[in-house]
Amino acid sequence: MNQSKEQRILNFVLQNAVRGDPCSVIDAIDTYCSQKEWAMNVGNEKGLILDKTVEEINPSVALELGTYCGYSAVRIARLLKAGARLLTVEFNPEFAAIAKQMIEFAGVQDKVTLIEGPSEEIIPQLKKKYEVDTLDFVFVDHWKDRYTPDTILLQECSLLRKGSVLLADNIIVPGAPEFVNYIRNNPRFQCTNYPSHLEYMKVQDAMEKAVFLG
Ligand SMILES: Nc1ncnc2c1ncn2CCCCCNC(=O)c1cc(-c2ccc(F)cc2)cc(O)c1O
Ligand SMILES: [Mg+2]
Repeated sequence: MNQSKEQRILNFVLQNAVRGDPCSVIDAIDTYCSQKEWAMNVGNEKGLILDKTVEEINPSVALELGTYCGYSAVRIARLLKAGARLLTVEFNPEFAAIAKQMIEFAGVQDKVTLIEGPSEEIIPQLKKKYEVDTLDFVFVDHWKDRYTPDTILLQECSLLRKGSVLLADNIIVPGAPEFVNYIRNNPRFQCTNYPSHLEYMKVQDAMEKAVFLG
């Protein structure tokens, strides 16, 4: 049975990156996806915006919606302090299987909990099943029409506290217009837009940061 693109990305990492070195894993994925096959990793340009946001917050508990191959999970986890943790949620079992191997190869598995399932099912379980009190940081990068309902769900589940930061990918491409309208007109969020480019392309994209005001 011929391999998936995600399997080819993982194989390239296993053959070209250094086990236990998250930066080499990130670089290998970016090399493969810019030279061989495009894939929907956040990429290095938007990845630097992600890095700066994570470093600024220095989260103890972070959530990622939409793991894909694990590129941004490795990116985030490599910056977490001792004892801090990332919970990452992936709907697609094939993607989750690739991401698990990617996270382990990068050596960040002790900081990352990969949860397989739809976000709308997992978010209500975070407090009781995953022992989360509140989230310091959320990277939103899953189905674009889930950005708004899941932001509402996070609030309904009391998972956000004053100062919790959401960072959403793909504000322009594929786009999340309903989310942009919701979050920028919601007095409980302070928003900042970060213009950038679609991963591995010269196409305009952007990220949106939204600080929950409590
Ligand atoms: N836990 C959960 N709950 C619900 N859905 C869940 C989920 N976990 C995963 N998914 C399912 C989402 C899977 C992918 C989401 N990301 C995207 O769809 C995405 C698409 C592009 C793109 C841009 C231009 C193009 F021409 C084509 C594609 C770029 C990106 O950076 C993207 O993040
Ligand atoms: Mg994305």
